Amino acid sequence: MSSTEKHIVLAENLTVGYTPKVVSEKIDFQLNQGDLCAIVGVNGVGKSTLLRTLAGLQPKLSGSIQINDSNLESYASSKLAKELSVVLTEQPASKNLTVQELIALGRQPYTNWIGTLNEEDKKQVQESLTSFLLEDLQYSRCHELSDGQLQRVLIARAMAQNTPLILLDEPTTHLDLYHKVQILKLLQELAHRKQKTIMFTTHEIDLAIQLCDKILILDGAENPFGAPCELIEQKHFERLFPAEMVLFDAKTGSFKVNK
Ligand SMILES: Nc1ncnc2c1ncn2[C@@H]1O[C@H](COP(=O)(O)OP(=O)(O)OP(=O)(O)O)[C@@H](O)[C@H]1O
Repeated sequence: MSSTEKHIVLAENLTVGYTPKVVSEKIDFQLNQGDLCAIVGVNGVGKSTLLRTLAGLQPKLSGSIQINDSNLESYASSKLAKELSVVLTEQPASKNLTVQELIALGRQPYTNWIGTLNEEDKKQVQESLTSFLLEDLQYSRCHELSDGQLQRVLIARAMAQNTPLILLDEPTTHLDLYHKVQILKLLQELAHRKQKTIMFTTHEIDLAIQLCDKILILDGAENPFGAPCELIEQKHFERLFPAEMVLFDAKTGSFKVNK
């Protein structure tokens, strides 16, 4: 690790699941400040279970998770809300709020009990609106938005929470290719420009290869982790799907149907 890199998440020999059912085990990875990382793998392999475990929403079965050099379990929930923000697939209950109001909820860990926004809170909300191209929509109600717009609002709320780590479960589902790329490029910008560490689950492996700094492949065995080019060289993507159906083309970093 170079002196400029600060590690934000460290998972060692981690097992996740639902007691007593082990969903995925032998998970090891480390993410540094400013890393954009995708968790990929076939349906049901445990991507969302891992993400929820990293977010402290469900207990790990064994192994260790460190966030900013402290064990995840040692954080009180109020302190954890300043370390990590989470964007889940469930739709928010508060869709009657305006875009600006929903994003302002991201400031809750910092506001007083009635939620009064100070100058810093307002600045963070404004920056999030601008970064996620939402200024024109700020007074629209969330139920009036398209899936792509709503996804940008939910990520902007996580950005307003201003945590070193952002975790997202399938942020690009239900979006067309243009809007998938738009979301992933906005996440990449947030990671690289604002030095946030971002980890998300996805089925968009081709896009993750192009845009992410790191990928964790949950394959139910070795769970390889590394830079996309290293994983390609080590032929890990070839083994992800049965070759009689889907082939990986290492030259283009994309999957093809085996006709
Ligand atoms: N609340 C739960 N209780 C018990 N088992 C669960 C629960 N939620 C999920 N599972 C099981 O855990 C396994 C992993 O599910 P998970 O949703 O983490 O996989 P995934 O890789 O995210 O899948 P997908 O790509 O389909 O979204 C599945 O076998 C699923 O049935």
